[in-house]
Amino acid sequence: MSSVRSEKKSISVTAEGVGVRFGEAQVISDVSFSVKEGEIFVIMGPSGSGKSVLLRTLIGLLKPTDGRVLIGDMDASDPLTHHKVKTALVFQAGALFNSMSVFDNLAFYPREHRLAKEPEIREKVEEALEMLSLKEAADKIPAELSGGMRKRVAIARSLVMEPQLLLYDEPTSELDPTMAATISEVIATLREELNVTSIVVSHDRDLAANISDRMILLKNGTIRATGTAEEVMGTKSEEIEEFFRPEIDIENPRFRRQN
Ligand SMILES: Nc1ncnc2c1ncn2[C@@H]1O[C@H](COP(=O)(O)OP(=O)(O)OP(=O)(O)O)[C@@H](O)[C@H]1O
Repeated sequence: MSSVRSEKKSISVTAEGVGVRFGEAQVISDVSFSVKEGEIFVIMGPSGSGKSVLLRTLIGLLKPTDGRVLIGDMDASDPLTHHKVKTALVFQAGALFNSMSVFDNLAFYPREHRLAKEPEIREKVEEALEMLSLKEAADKIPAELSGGMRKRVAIARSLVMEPQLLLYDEPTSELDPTMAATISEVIATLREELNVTSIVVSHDRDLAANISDRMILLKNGTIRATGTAEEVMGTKSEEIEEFFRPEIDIENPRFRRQN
């Protein structure tokens, strides 16, 4: 096991005509894009638009029914790819063990999989804690921490895997605006320091505007806009304007309308 900061080659991700169907339900249709090495790529879209399904397809947990996903030049759904490329997914809820200290949460995976000897694991965990300013939290259990700190612990735990590709599922959900901004800063800093390719599924407009290199907007499983955040958010289209700046109409509320 090397250092968390060691020079690693980051990797590109390419979706080529990706479609995902569950039975009769076509959830993703003809999605194509490429994420360059070391880029921050944001996937936005309303609830139910297929963001989580797309994320699971990108990381190879789901095999597309049409098209393909390449990580570098390897097929994402080929199990061999995941032996060659280190990918990590930061889950929405963090999925931390509350019975263990923060330190042991970070050390859990490399210990379980005997990836290194204990002193080496401890060194790497300490390095990840330091990168995310979590040293004081090392002996606490996750339940003692704020939501923002728990998200940072979940990210730190992914860093221990030395990922070349880091995927975040709603990293700023359920956080107040300041904590959400902190997490955006963490994602941008890690990209700067580790050059890790980062794909972020998010509803957070500020995150996309401030840290993405490029983004897509999904709706009903298809890409409705693609480009820089400025380009996407400035797209002249009723549905895109409605997504980014929904008007609150108490005379004619949405929940009483058809959609
Ligand atoms: N395993 C599955 N089998 C059948 N349908 C599924 C499955 N997983 C997801 N879906 C459907 O796919 C659609 C997209 O779901 P997905 O969770 O990707 O949306 P999302 O954009 O991530 O939503 P949210 O922002 O609310 O998390 C939904 O209609 C969902 O019901």
